[in-house]
Amino acid sequence: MEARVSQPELVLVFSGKRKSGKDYVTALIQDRLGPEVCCVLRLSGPLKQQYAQEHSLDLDQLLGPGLYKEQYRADMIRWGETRRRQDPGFFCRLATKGARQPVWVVSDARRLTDLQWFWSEFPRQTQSVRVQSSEETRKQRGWSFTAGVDDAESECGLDSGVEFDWIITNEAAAPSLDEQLQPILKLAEEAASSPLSDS
Ligand SMILES: Nc1ncnc2c1ncn2[C@@H]1O[C@H](COP(=O)(O)OP(=O)(O)O)[C@@H](O)[C@H]1O
Ligand SMILES: C[C@@](O)(CCOP(=O)(O)OP(=O)(O)O)CC(=O)O
Repeated sequence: MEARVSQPELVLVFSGKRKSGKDYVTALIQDRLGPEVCCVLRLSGPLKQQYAQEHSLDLDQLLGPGLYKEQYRADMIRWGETRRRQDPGFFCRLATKGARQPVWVVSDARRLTDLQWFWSEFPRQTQSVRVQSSEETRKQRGWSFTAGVDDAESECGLDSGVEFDWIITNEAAAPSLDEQLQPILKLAEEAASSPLSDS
């Protein structure tokens, strides 16, 4: 396998239910740290790219937040699971391939095997973060229960069995995201300014 030229200083691996706000929260982190320090990586990126290619679909629409991706979600999940069964690190490797920033924010871990890949590749750097929101809030953001999606491993694979390093509650009634993210941002700033590789 190709050797990695640069190692991240911190890898924040996010998970959470659909419409819990993973994209929103990870974008906020990147905004606070800046694109030179922090990149947002999506495991679903290379998955959608290959799925779109094999099925002659519109990749931009699959990457977007609209209904198009929802029409294909159940089939994409099945397709991705077949790939992951053959090689659990397949999408993790592709998603992280070109990343050069010191802080990596992975926005969409869904299965224990995703987290295990990061723990095993970057044991000192990896921290797990769960974003949670109530069903009511998620509904207000456009979520509705879909059988075959919301009851499948893609959505439930990390519901139990993991003690997350950080839990962010993304609700109007919770403390502000800036407040909740403060310790994580501090960690990221420290990691970026005093690389582990120097110690
Ligand atoms: N704290 C928030 N304030 C305002 N809008 C939010 C907040 N969190 C999420 N949203 C909005 O809710 C929708 C779903 O959030 P998103 O980050 O796409 O969820 P996920 O990536 O977990 O599916 C998006 O339109 C997003 O902009
Ligand atoms: C097939 C998927 O990768 C689709 C993921 O698409 P998004 O990451 O865009 O999903 P949400 O943010 O939850 O709306 C799911 C999987 O099981 O890998």
